[in-house]
Amino acid sequence: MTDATLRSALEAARSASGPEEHAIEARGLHRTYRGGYRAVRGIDLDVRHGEVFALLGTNGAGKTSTVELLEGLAPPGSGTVRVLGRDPWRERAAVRPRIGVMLQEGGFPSDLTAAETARMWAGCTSGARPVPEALELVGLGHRAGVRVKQLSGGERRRLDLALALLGRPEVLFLDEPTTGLDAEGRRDTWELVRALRDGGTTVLLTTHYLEEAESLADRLAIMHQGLVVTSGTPAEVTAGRPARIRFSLPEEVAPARLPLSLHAAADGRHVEIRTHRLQEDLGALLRWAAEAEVGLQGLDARSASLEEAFLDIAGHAGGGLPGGGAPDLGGTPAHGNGNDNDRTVRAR
Ligand SMILES: Nc1ncnc2c1ncn2[C@@H]1O[C@H](COP(=O)(O)OP(=O)(O)OP(=O)(O)O)[C@@H](O)[C@H]1O
Repeated sequence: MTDATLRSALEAARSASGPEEHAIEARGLHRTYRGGYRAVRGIDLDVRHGEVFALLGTNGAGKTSTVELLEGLAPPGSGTVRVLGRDPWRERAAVRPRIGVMLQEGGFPSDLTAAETARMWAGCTSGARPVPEALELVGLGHRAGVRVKQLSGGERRRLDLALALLGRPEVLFLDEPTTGLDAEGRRDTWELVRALRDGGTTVLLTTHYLEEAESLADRLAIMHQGLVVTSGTPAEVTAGRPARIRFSLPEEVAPARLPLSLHAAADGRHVEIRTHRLQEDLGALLRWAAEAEVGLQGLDARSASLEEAFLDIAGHAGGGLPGGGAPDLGGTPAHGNGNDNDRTVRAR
């Protein structure tokens, strides 16, 4: 058999084997907590090898409950999970050495130093990176000798990440990795995640920072009330959604004076226009403001973003936000309908 024949036979076998096609596959996942709360209500997910996949959602949407099933920390009530082709709950011994897990809360012994904590962890990890290398990767090299209880919240998150990286994982699970980090720490973590991805690591992360998902994720899914409401690349998820124009009117100018073409039905000084015709509507607004000699305070116009998509979904996908209260989202449908005339104006 030639090399080429062997390679194509291997590729055929690999693609026929299904589960190995994706680093993570979930089908029909359900999770119900004691007491009967259904946190995960039938989720399908595919995460490709070597991509960064972000799981987004409102508070209590079920992100952590889902990720714990993918990590093999709990069995699903029903449905199947495959990580690197194996069941992470039933075949834990085979899967665990190949994955890295950064939980939302680390819970380290507070009297150990960062280096001692990492050494303890490395002792349970086969083929672990050297501890100084892991600490250096997350920017904690200079804090190696500091006790955990003296680390800042952000530094503890970095230590969590260092531990997740110790085993050189093929698949890395990061549950809100940048919560509590300052802007610089967040950027550093993004750089690290990109570098890991470029090195072939598959990364699944949860985040509340839409900018983080927009900047990092190759693909993403947005969860709400235990379900995946939408998924795709950031561009696919934002496609067809309206752009947004925001400004405040001076007190003496009523919103009713706005041009009729902008459907100016809002009251209050703060106005938001959502439109599929950003250039035309912005032009009409600016012409009107110039002619009427009205200053538009805090004028801000932007194309559809993940934030728009997220807010639409959170507000329209079957009710309000658990524990949070639904934001006022105006009349835009959850999924953009591509209708150029679909515009709404509302007061903030
Ligand atoms: N051990 C538990 N017992 C009962 N209910 C739970 C338990 N853990 C989580 N829940 C509930 O399940 C729902 C989903 O929680 P989960 O932590 O998965 O959401 P999340 O999307 O990660 O939220 P957040 O963004 O706030 O971290 C919530 O309503 C939560 O209160």
